[in-house]
Amino acid sequence: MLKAYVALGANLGEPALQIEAALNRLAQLPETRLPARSRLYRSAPLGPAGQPDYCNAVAALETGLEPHALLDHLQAIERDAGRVRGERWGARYLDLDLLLHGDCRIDDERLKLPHPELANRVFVLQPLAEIAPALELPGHGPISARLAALPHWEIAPWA
Ligand SMILES: CC1(C)Nc2nc(N)[nH]c(=O)c2N=C1O
Repeated sequence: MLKAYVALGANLGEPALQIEAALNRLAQLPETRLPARSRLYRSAPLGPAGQPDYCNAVAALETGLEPHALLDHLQAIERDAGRVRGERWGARYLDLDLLLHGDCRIDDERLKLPHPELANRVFVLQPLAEIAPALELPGHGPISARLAALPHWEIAPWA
């Protein structure tokens, strides 16, 4: 089993319910356990203005699934939640991003690992730091130092 981290995001419909339902689906994936998940966070949307605040969380998985197989499952869960590939950076019912899969490095048309924006997004790093405070970000050192170095981005508990 390898450790993988998945970022969850939603800002349409009932975001918190969609995130909780997705966490339940992740915990039931084949060859997979979900030993930890963060609290839900509220943050202003990065990207086009005029869309609702996002609900974000991060889950830790222990999985025997290979990265692309895990990605297939994440995309199926997104589709079931009503994810339609609309405008780039538009509002969405559910976004599941594979952040890390062990020490795996991949760069193909479907999947980039580590996730290329992993070290740049407070709405990913804050929940990730909650469940993996000792994590070293590949190429960026300790997660706490990276969080301190990022420009301020409003983030708060969801409820
Ligand atoms: C549109 C874009 C980049 N902005 C986001 N902004 C926030 N706050 N949270 C997200 O999950 C998120 N996801 C995205 O894909």
